[in-house]
Parts: sequence; structure tokens; C-alpha cells
Amino acid sequence: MPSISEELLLPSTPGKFKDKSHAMHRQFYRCFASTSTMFLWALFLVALTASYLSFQSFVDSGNKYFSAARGGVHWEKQVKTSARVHRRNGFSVLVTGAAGFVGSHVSLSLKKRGDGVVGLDNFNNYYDPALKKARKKLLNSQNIFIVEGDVNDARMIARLFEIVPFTHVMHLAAQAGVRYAIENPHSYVHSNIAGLVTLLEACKNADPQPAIVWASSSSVYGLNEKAPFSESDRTDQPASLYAATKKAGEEITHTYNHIYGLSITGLRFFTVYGPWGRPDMAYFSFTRNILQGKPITIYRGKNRVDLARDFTYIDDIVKGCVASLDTAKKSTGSGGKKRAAAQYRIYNLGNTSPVTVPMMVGILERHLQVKAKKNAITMPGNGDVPFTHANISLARRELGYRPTTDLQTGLKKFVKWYLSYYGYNHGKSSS
Ligand SMILES: O=C(O)[C@H]1O[C@H](OP(=O)(O)OP(=O)(O)OC[C@H]2O[C@@H](n3ccc(=O)[nH]c3=O)[C@H](O)[C@@H]2O)[C@H](O)[C@@H](O)[C@H]1O
Repeated sequence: MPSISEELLLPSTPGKFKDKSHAMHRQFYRCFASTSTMFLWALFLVALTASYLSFQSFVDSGNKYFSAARGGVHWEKQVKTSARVHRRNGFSVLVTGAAGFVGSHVSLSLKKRGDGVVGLDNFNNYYDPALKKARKKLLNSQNIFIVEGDVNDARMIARLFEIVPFTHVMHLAAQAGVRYAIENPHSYVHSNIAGLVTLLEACKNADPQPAIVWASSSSVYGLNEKAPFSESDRTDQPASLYAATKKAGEEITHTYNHIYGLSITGLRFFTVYGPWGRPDMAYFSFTRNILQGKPITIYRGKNRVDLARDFTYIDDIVKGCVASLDTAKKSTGSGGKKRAAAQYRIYNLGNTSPVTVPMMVGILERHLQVKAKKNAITMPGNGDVPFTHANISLARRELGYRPTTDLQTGLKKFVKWYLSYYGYNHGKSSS
């Protein structure tokens, strides 16, 4: 088949001409023409490869777009469905840390009464992520969708606010644990400070702005010796980095309230315990060790004084969280500007009856019907405080908060859950 060049340069009836110069020209043109052909073929192949590659990437992104991947159409549908409100004047709540202990309980409680709930959790491995996955499964079974993501992911949070005009944010995602701050200080700054600011920025930019309820901590009272602890007591002597980041959170939220009109409620939780709890906490790890026949270490204060905590049962805490949402006023800002002064509140959510750690161990022994192997040592200088004791008058007055579960009753429920979840032989070697 003649090339385009041949078509153009040679006579239309080449077979009739036999002269030499023509033959030479012909050879030259043939040679030239075949190079051009190759060049054109090469161009064609390059174009073909390029279009194949771009088609492939289109298919890939298309798959992402249409599949359940984060940001896809299916993902958005899950977020919207989960946020749907099923009661009159109900809330649509973004719950951060929804696969966590308090987060999972609060999410279930809100969903149960007809509020829309979208969870957010990064499923980090501070403690066994399998427990977080199990909580997620539980929430999924109640039609609560948990987005897997970090509170530091500004784009993702902004996207969530584009999809759902959340009326409230229940911010419970945090790096918890008092003593772990010695090992991994930066994780506290990352989650409790940077993550908090990222979330507040998203809330400030949202239109309408949500009201925010978030978890502070009893640890902000630090070395305060005046008991019981009241919200107006000094909180400028933190004993751990954990406490310092929670205290910083209180100051940071105050700033966002003051400048941008965000409605903020900070809740100082006092050693929350119960079913689906945190395995890093003493009552939980003690239970595991007692059942496994391993020793437990009980810290003691100066002069062998027992440490004491105002242990607070999860159901009481959930009631306090929900009451805080119910009484939260609307934020007043929009477009990054405050229109009027907004609500700013801080409440203790405790039990008002501290129990010593050895007494807590005694209750566990009775419920488990196993004697603990106790090893008492002087409290290492790791951020612990000798006691906590909440004055809850303010929460009682303004939230109607009334804790009803004592440690004896609450630990009984915890042990029942623990045994049903892990069984008696959890972690025991078979030998
Ligand atoms: O109220 C809070 O703001 C905090 O409550 C919780 O901290 P804590 O009150 O320290 O609870 P937890 O670790 O269960 O130790 C309980 C007691 O057991 C003692 N303890 C602990 C471990 C051990 O091996 N031995 C021991 O005696 C220990 O010395 C202490 O006296 C949350 O974890 C924290 O995230 C935060 O929310």
C-alpha cells in the first residue's frame, strides 16, 4: 500500500516510467517514505498508550467514585443515612471517637432516641483495635456508620460538614490514659491539641455552626487539694501531660467560643468505667490479670496512703453527655464571625463518692470469686494524682445530672460483660 508521501510525490502511474533518475528518486523517496511511516506509526502508538493510560486512571477513579471508598457516592449515602433524624426536632450529631468506650455508648443512646449519628474514629492501636472493631460492629447493627479517619484530617471533616449540616458535635476522640504520656508524649499533642484545633476550625467554618460538647478530664484538677473538686477550683497545676493537654483544650475551646461564637460545653469526666470499657484502665486490666492468675500492681501514695478515685459508671456519664447536648444553645457565628456571645460551659461529671483502689480490687475479687495476687508499691512519679472527688452541684442544677450507680453495682455489670465477651479463660495459656 503506497504511503501518503508516495501518493504525493510519484506519478500516479508509476509502472510506465523506467528512467534511472526516476528510479533513484524513487528509492530515495521510498526510504524517506518508510521513515515517515515509522514515525507516524510511533506517534500513533504513543497516542494509543497515552489514551490507554488515561482511560485506566479514569476507570480507577471511577471505581473509587462509585464504590464504598471514602468520598465515593456510596460512602456519602452511608453518611447521609446514618445522619438522618428520626424524631421531631432531633439532632444530627457527629460523634468523634465513636468506636471508643464513651463514644460508642453515647452514639447508641442518641440513635436509640431517634437522633442522627455519624461516627468518626481512627481505630488507632493504643489498645487492642479488635475491641474497637467489635464496638463498630455493634454500632453498625444499629445503623450507625463510623467513618474511619483522624480528627486531624481537615479535608475529610470539611467534606462531612458539606454532606451533613450537623447540629451538634460530640467530641470524644482523644489520646486517653494518664501514665502513657510518659511513653508517647507526642500522641497527646497530636490528638488532644492539634486534632482539637482542626475540628474546631471545621466547626467554625461550618454553616450552620454546630454546638460542641467535648470530653475534658478530672485530671485538670491536678495537684489541687481542695475537695471535692468544683469547676471554679484552680486547674493550673497539672500532674501529667495528659492533664495539661486537656487543660489546654479548655483554653483553646474558650478562644473559639470567644472569637467565633461556637457554643461549647466541656465535660470533666471522673474515671469512667463499665461494659465495653478501656483495657488500659486499672479495673479492666486488674480483671484480666486476676482471671489469668497474674499479679496486679497497686499504687500507694505518700506514707502508704491508698489512692482513691471517684469512679463513675458509663450509663451515668452517657446521661450527662446527652443532657449537655439537650441543653446546649446554638452557636452564634457564621462566615468565620461571631454574631453574639455564645454559650461556654464546663461541668464535672463524677460520682461524688471516691473509692480507694484496694477497695475497688476487693469488689472485683468478690464478683470474680477469685483472689487477686496483689503487689503494692509506692506510686511512681508518672502523672498520677492521689485522689479525685467531684462536686457535681453545677451539673445537677443545670443538666439534671444525677448519677445512680455505685461502684459495687457498676463493677458487677462490667464483670458480667467481661465474662460474656472474653470468657473465663481469655488469654490463659492452655498448659
Ligand atoms: O478521670 C480522668 O480524667 C481519667 O480517668 C482515668 O485515669 P485514672 O483515674 O488514672 O484511671 P486508671 O488508669 O484506671 O487508674 C485508676 C487508679 O488505679 C491506680 N492504678 C492504675 C494502674 C495500676 O497498675 N495500678 C494502680 O494502682 C491508679 O494510680 C489510679 O489511682 C482515665 O484512664 C483517663 O483517661 C482519664 O479520663
